[in-house]
Amino acid sequence: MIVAIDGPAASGKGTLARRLAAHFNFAYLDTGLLYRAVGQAVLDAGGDPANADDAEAAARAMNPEALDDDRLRSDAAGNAASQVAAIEGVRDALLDFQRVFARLHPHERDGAVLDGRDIGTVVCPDAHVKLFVTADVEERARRRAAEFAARGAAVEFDQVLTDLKVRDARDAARAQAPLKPAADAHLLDTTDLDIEAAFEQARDIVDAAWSPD
Ligand SMILES: Nc1ncnc2c1ncn2[C@@H]1O[C@H](COP(=O)(O)OP(=O)(O)OP(=O)(O)O)[C@@H](O)[C@H]1O
Ligand SMILES: Nc1ccn([C@@H]2O[C@H](COP(=O)(O)O)[C@@H](O)[C@H]2O)c(=O)n1
Repeated sequence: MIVAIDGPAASGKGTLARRLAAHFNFAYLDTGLLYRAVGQAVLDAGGDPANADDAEAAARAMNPEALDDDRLRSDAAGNAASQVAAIEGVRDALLDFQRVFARLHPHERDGAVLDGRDIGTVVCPDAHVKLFVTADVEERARRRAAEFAARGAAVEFDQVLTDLKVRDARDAARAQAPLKPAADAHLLDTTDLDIEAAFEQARDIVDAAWSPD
């Protein structure tokens, strides 16, 4: 069983994916972390995330251990991720890892949940369930700003809002694997749903498609 969750930045994809994975005993991959790790590696090397040579070299050298770096949660890493993610060679370098994870998830798990921007359209077009999670951009910015504040990162609401808008626009406009719902995705708008209510709606959608044997 593969569940694909896509949507714009800070829409609650990861929160839902983690809850679904725990509930259904699925493995979970946050594919945004892969792009963040590449973006962070380029920044660490003093390179330019928009430069294809710098970004592709970092993507080819990407090591899953890099995904544990706390700095990947920062605004700077998110912005660098969205720049490297627009480069075709970077996406190509990361594709197999995601597909192998989806297909060969750990054997003690009953399936896999992946969240990102192109899971239902490109990475796992045959996923059993596809969700496209959205929320009003101001609400997303409020949630993300609160998250930064709780971690002690001083980022102004206006800066978070601007960064989300820039990132969404870049992700939707790029030529390869743009952010968009798959034709067969269930749309889930969480603007007026708390975390529990959003989870219950997603759980019911997966439940309807789920048979554990
Ligand atoms: N339905 C909800 N109501 C209120 N807060 C929420 C809801 N869903 C998620 N959140 C909060 O919003 C923030 C962003 O959620 P999350 O990290 O799951 O989004 P995301 O789409 O995975 O983000 P990213 O694009 O960075 O991967 C988190 O602080 C999370 O706790
Ligand atoms: N499947 C994906 C996942 C992510 N991206 C890009 O990475 C950026 C950071 O992702 P988050 O989910 O951690 O916000 C995002 O803005 C995308 O540019 C992607 O292209 N494809």
